[in-house]
Amino acid sequence: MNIRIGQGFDVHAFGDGDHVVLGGVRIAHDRGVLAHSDGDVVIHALCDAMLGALALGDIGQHFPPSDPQWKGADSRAFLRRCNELIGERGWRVGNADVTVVCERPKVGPHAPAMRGLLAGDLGIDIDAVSIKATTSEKLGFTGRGEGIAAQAVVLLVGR
Ligand SMILES: Nc1ccn([C@@H]2O[C@H](COP(=O)(O)O)[C@@H](O)[C@H]2O)c(=O)n1
Ligand SMILES: C[C@@]1(CO)OP(=O)(O)OP(=O)(O)OC[C@H]1O
Repeated sequence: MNIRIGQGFDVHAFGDGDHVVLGGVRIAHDRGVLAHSDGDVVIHALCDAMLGALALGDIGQHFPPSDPQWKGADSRAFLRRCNELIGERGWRVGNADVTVVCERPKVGPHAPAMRGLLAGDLGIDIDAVSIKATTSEKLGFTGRGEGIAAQAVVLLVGR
């Protein structure tokens, strides 16, 4: 069996707003995120992991922040396109594992919905998509509540 591994990491600063989007799920919050798109760090990290597994560059190269068509974009469109890119090359996601780092909002209650949306966009079973979360124990930029981070690992399987 042919396999490839990829990892991704993304950060967005918190700014004014009343919600964040994580894994395609809109979560009410007392802050928003500063971003060109919807600022979904879960999907951005996942896309970078998928692209990285095949050495296809990174999300900013495929969906440049200088391109007005991505302003306010729903990041699920990036995920579906990345899935097409790997599919065209004969690969599919075997499984994905994402960790979100922030003090707030609480991610755990939303993880099942995120897993369902992401699995649907990737065309894989929900059991192949993991969403975890941790605080950084009030340390660093995430600990001070200045921003939110996510890291992702994916295994790609050759068709
Ligand atoms: N934004 C977050 C952060 C954490 N969780 C959940 O809480 C557990 C404990 O977090 P620690 O950083 O204190 O280890 C963690 O394992 C997550 O289940 C969360 O849902 N959202
Ligand atoms: C997603 C893109 C889209 O233009 O912009 P941002 O929403 O700012 O997010 P980032 O994680 O910086 O990734 C770069 C871009 O591809």
